[in-house]
Amino acid sequence: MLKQYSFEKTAVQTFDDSVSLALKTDNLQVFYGANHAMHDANLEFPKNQITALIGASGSGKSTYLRSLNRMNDGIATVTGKIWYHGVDINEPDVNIYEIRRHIGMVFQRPNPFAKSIRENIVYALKANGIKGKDELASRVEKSLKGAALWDEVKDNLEKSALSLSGGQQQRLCIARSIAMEPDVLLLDEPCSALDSISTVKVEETLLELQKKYSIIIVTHNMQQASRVSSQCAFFHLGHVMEYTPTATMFSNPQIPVTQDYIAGSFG
Ligand SMILES: Nc1ncnc2c1ncn2[C@@H]1O[C@H](COP(=O)(O)OP(=O)(O)OP(=O)(O)O)[C@@H](O)[C@H]1O
Repeated sequence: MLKQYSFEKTAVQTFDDSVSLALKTDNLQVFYGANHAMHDANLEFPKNQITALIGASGSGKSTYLRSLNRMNDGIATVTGKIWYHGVDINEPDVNIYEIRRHIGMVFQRPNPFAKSIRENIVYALKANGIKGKDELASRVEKSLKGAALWDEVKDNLEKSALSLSGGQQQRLCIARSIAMEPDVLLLDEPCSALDSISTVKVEETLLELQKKYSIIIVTHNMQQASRVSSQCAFFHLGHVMEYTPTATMFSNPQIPVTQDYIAGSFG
């Protein structure tokens, strides 16, 4: 029988004014029709750090993540506020394409275009009016270096992206995202389709990227959360139950539901 936990007693950290925030949500709620999938999520994400969202399947992690750059528009009703540089980007008149240039996303399965490695990167740049040959070449090199893929592909940028390994494809997708020079990178279980060696590569890449970007990652893998993140939010049945420094989450979880999850008693 499923154990019942109280949604009243949560442990949610807030940061003091000295911490610069990349994003913050106030009372974020998500409804898929009658399904109230996310309840009152109040979270703050510090700049240039990695924050992990963890929890059992169906707990609302992806729903929450996708709301942050308005990927749920047309799919779900999202209420509450999403603060980005002092602007509530959940307002209807916000330009969502502009938002997605600043808040990029990498999905669970690597999804490069069936084009060359170079074209994968320059496609969105050209669509956004960046046309100079030198500028494009420099952005290709910079983003592939940022995603730790440059050395593996620099001699054959015209090769099809689909001929790369899964791990290389995922790093190409990260490169494609950072080519637009976003501030925030959202990653939805980016390693779930990868083997352990590719996973290590992607994790090393993220640890390097946090110097420049603020990163929010959904992961099922608790070891991954503990390896890469500075703070960790635990989701349960559409509620944020606990949000603490990652070391605290794994060594001294504050409330019973998190203690049971970390101990592997459910999920
Ligand atoms: N596109 C959708 N349409 C309708 N309901 C959805 C949709 N996406 C998610 N849901 C529902 O929202 C709830 C939360 O799902 P979500 O995918 O956010 O959880 P999750 O924690 O990310 O799970 P997982 O780890 O399995 O990806 C579930 O009840 C799910 O069925």
